[in-house]
Amino acid sequence: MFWEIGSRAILDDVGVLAPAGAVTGLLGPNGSGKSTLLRVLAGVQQAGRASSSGTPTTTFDGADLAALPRRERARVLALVEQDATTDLPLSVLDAVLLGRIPHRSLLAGDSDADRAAAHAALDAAGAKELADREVGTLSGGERQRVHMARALAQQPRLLLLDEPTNHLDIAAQLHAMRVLRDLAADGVTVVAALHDLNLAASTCDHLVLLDHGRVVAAGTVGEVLVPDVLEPVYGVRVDVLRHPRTGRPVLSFERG
Ligand SMILES: Nc1ncnc2c1ncn2[C@@H]1O[C@H](COP(=O)(O)OP(=O)(O)OP(=O)(O)O)[C@@H](O)[C@H]1O
Repeated sequence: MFWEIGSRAILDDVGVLAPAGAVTGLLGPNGSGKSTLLRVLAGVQQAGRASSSGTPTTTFDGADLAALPRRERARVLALVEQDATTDLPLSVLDAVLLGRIPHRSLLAGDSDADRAAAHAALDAAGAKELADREVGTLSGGERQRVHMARALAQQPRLLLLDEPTNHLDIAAQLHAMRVLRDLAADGVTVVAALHDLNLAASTCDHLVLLDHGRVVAAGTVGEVLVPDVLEPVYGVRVDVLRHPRTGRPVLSFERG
């Protein structure tokens, strides 16, 4: 995938393979292109265009996502954006019910099944008690849970998330990552941009590391989260320990 804003290449020949039924972590320093990639994949990137070097190809289950009508695409994929805000005076339940729109006929209102799906999504996202609140009055972490609930209510087969643990306390972070793992176990393809490399180490099956709009590494946690790969990209010193129970890497960082 190639994407440019003005004359600058933001994504330069980025190819990402996200295995079905797995959690893929999208890593990279600030400005490396993670949000742009997710937004181009979701078909919502406004700034910039596919550069003349090539058109973005976003194939999912054999279908070209970019070619799908918007409504049909929304039945396949959901995007949880970073710090998404709304000025609309919406209740949390109504905000989550927006996720049901792609699944019902255009003129129909919310059905009992839609309401049940929205409540189940709120429950799964740890936001059950927020259902009657107004979205604009929520804290950052509460709002993040509601965005997750809206995406869950959409029941996508491809779930894209930009920093889904932003604003969340540690228990809520672990809960959110557990939700992603459960979705993957149900066959959903999950791609999450993450800054916390230890969260990626403990949760992801597959990692893609971006730097300056290019993929510099892709593979398993054991292949990507190693000093030789991370140190030149982040400019810090990395030590890799082993988690005593899971055997997964635990990373420690020092200024380079
Ligand atoms: N509308 C825009 N106009 C100009 N440059 C932009 C625009 N949107 C993004 N960029 C630039 O594109 C590059 C990639 O941005 P992007 O938001 O995709 O990075 P990111 O990896 O998600 O960063 P972060 O970790 O800081 O959220 C950055 O250098 C950014 O400044």
